[in-house]
Amino acid sequence: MTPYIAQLALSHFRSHRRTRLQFDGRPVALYGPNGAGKTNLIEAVSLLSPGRGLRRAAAEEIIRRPEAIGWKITASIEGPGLGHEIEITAEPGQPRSLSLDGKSAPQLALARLIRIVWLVPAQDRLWIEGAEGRRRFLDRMTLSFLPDHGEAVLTYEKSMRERNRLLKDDVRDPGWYRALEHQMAEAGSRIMENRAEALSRLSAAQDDTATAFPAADLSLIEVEGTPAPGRDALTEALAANRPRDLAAGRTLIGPHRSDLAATYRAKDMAAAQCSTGEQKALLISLILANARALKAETGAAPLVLLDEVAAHLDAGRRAALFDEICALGAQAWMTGTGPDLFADLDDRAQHVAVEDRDGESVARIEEASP
Ligand SMILES: Nc1ncnc2c1ncn2[C@@H]1O[C@H](COP(=O)(O)OP(=O)(O)OP(=O)(O)O)[C@@H](O)[C@H]1O
Repeated sequence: MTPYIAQLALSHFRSHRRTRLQFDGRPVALYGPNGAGKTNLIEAVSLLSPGRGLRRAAAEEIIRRPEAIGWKITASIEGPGLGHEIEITAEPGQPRSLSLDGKSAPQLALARLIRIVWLVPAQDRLWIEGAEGRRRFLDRMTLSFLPDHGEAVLTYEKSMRERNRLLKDDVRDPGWYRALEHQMAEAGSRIMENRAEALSRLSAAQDDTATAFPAADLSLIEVEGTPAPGRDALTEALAANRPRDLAAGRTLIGPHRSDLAATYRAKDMAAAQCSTGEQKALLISLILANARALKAETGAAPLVLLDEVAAHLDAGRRAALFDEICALGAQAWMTGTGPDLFADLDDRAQHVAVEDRDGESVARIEEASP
């Protein structure tokens, strides 16, 4: 069975002053009116993986206003032969701190412990907006396959920030650049290889027979001047590109500029040209392929967070999504405004009613499907 969140407690986390819930590994259907605190709850779950979570919020934003001075998430993770306690706390002006089984641990430790992928309404325009969102989407999926990807991305970004500072200051002495470019090339090559590996796993897990969520052909696009992955080739390319970079005041080539292209396979049509519904179906298709590939590889599906996804699907696609999630055995966390959206799931899921009571979110697990 897939590792799942058996207990989740939030303290002074946005609208949740004190929420404590217990789960048994089935999918979790969260329903309640707008503003009740459903997304806040799954945002807390998303913070159980490295990074800034599904809203990319700063730790301070999350602190419950107006009275709290910090927030805390505690979660117990259970699975076959597995039991972990995670505690994440944040206070203003302090980096978020993580404790794993009672001991302080780096954020990246979470990537090895629990795999999480998500889809949120902010991604609805993913195929038509800038490359940054698509890179982030791909990096999250890559991280789920290859937990070390997070470290490569952090190392690359740190070195690039330093290199950009030199470029901005118009430093021309090559001696200042060599070590940084070497680090960037090493981490950058790993990033490119990891992404390519993730794409090949995703492609292999696409389901050509699925009609509800169509298969997509995926490819990575690099900006001109970025060589194929390889530490030496990237080191050389960065050095050769220095004059252009100096003129621009930033690094113009490398995997921080990669883009993800997707084509709706059956129609041979670029994702950006598909209808709004088809674009969403492609995203869901990729998330499901991600979960299927992980399950095939590790025996365990990731946690799947789907914010306001069910409401935007017709009844047939909704049923197909639920069937797929249940077949995967994934603890999927889904939000929607009414219980009827999740009625099909019946006792295949745990149903949680979330409401606002005097400015405070209250969440309650329903014994039976409402
Ligand atoms: N730091 C904070 N302190 C207190 N309340 C907050 C904080 N941040 C957000 N909120 C409140 O949380 C509520 C939004 O919660 P959330 O986004 O989880 O709603 P939701 O149930 O997902 O609603 P919808 O169906 O509209 O998406 C809002 O009322 C907002 O004011």
